[in-house]
Amino acid sequence: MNAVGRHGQRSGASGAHHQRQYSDNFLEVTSSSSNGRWLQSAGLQHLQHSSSTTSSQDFGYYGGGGGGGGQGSRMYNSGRNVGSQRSVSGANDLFAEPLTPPSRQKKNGGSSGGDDPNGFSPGLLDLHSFDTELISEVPMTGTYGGRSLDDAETYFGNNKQASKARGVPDSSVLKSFAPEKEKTSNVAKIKVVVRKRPLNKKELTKNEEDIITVEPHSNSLTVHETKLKVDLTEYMEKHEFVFDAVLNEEVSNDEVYHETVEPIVPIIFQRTKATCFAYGQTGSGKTFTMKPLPLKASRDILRLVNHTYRSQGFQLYFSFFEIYGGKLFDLLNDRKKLCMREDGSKQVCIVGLQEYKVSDVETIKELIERGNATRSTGTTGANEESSRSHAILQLVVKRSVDGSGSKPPRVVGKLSFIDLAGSERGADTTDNDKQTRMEGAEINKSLLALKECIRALDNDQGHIPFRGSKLTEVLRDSFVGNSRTVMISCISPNAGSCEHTLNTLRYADRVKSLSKGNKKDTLSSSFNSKEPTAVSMSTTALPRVSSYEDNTFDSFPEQADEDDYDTTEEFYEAEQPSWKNNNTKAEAYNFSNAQDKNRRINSQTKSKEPPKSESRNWNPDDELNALLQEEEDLVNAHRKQVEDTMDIVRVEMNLLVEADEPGNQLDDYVTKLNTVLAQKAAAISQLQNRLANFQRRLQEHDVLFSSGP
Ligand SMILES: Nc1ncnc2c1ncn2[C@@H]1O[C@H](COP(=O)(O)OP(=O)(O)OP(=O)(O)O)[C@@H](O)[C@H]1O
Repeated sequence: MNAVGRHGQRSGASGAHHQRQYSDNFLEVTSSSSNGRWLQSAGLQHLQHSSSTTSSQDFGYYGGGGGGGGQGSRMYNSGRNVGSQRSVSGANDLFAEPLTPPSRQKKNGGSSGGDDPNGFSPGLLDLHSFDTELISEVPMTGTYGGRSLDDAETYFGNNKQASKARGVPDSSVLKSFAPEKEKTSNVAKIKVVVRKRPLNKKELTKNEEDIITVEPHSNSLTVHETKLKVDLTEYMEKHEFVFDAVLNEEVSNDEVYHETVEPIVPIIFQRTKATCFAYGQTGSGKTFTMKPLPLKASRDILRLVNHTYRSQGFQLYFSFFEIYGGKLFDLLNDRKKLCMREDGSKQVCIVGLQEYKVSDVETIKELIERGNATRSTGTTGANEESSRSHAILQLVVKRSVDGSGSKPPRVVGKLSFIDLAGSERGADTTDNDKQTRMEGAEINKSLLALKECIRALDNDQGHIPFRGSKLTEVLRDSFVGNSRTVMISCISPNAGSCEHTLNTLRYADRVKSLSKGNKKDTLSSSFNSKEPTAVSMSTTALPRVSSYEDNTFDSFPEQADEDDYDTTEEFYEAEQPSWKNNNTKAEAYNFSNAQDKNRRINSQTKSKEPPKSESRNWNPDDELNALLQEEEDLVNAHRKQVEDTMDIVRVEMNLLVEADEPGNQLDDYVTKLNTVLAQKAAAISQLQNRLANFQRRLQEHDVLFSSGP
């Protein structure tokens, strides 16, 4: 199977983002009126003093190497195209210099926005009380009219063309000029995109195979995993996945932007908080993918501020911080340690975070470079400059309510970009280095928690388990209300990364397929759950297909595997409210492939079910099948619970051991674990009751069946 690239599409897209400069080049550190309120409530009044502006130091070229395109790829079974391959190491060596502290310190003023009459103070990002106080929806003045529209069309015209060429629907910025409701509803609440990077120099030198084939037109990809039978003959197992978009190694960063963030930009002005994050193993291209996005988004946001919404009081604010080892550091203020505080009403604020008011792209570029240069990086086997932290860059659109600047502007919407630490670090807890193990445990915890938050978000669950990690706590306000999430899963193409790649794809699949909003999209779930299929390496042998055949899924499209999963979850939700409500961590640690297995089991069962139309006539087999199904659901749910518990215990224990926490924290952990165990015991006893019930019904069924006609 050959990958189908997005050939000939890059030029259009890449021309779409003309950089516009704005003359009013200024930058300002904000302080909102809520600062004082928050500082007081947090007992940190003393922090309300000086702040700094950015230095104008030139940090060199920004952009992470531009497009990922232009590289020939060696696809599985497609021969090698080494000649057209170029080095892929260009993007990461841009920010070798350590951060130079801001060259100028301002004690006062400089604020043109009048955000704080008292002058600068350390910015205080109140994520919940202040920031989430969204102003009323923005009236669309002059929509489609005059210069604004012309500008927009000129600006986005190329993208539109590129979209058409690629068969991508016009869902992006132009579409955003449609009426408001349409605008927000057209953008999926969760979008999962996969990006495959090209083989790098090292992999090419080692003659590694490219084991990923991409079919962008069907948004699918296949991982070809080589396995060994017991008799040591090789065979190929194929794992197929479908996502919202699948981008191969030839897709440029412009196209990635077009596919992911661009459609979200306009709805930021419509009281939306959006999050875009990259997930994947170390060296898979997360930073390469994420780095250019904020700048591109900023350009588009500023264009809307300065043109479409000209003179309507909108302002753009910028902040950049990282979460490392469960702690927060300001990347634009000498890695100053930040505190996250929660007030009595459980609202979160980041004390000391500097927020910069920005009005031109150059300044944003400089800030991004500064922040990136300050990030915690290290060397891993797969990446010489590996991100060891989660970096969070936030673009916040605010608006002066009265236009006079006398009142602090209020938040309209927010776009957060998260460059997550490499995902396999989470599994790397056997590493000898204590620091690495600490990182691993923390990363593991936050990735699990993030997934659960997204899932809860898309299911419109009242309860979002944001307390599962620092990352999700910080992003809490992005998970509530009118929110959008884009996940970009980055994968490495080489055979040596197969296991990590499969883990990434399963994580992505889980994020996507667990959502209730996707029930219509069941093809994706069921298709994904078809994996793996095994094919003998021998060309003469017939492919060995797994026991559940493709057409069994097609026969029952309305009965997605996911429905089963959700049902079992609801069952537990109903029977164990305390599990769901009182112990959010319990929700956060579903990090296993159990669901994949479960789905397959369920699928096999479903394939035995008769079509619904035939089931009107009573048939003892129907009842037996239903009972068996119920039994399987229970077992699956039980298995999931066990896996969850094991994950929690493992992660908590890792943290406990590594953190060497003082006794009170230890007690906390033990209490939590005891709670989990108690809930587990309750779950088991409920399960036993259900099983007893099942056995009774089975006996009744036997009696009925044996006495039947
Ligand atoms: N699509 C791509 N096209 C070209 N080069 C790429 C692509 N993706 C990644 N690379 C290159 O691969 C290397 C590793 O990428 P990157 O640093 O983005 O990985 P990462 O996933 O962020 O790793 P870590 O988690 O360790 O930080 C870099 O040299 C980068 O330039």
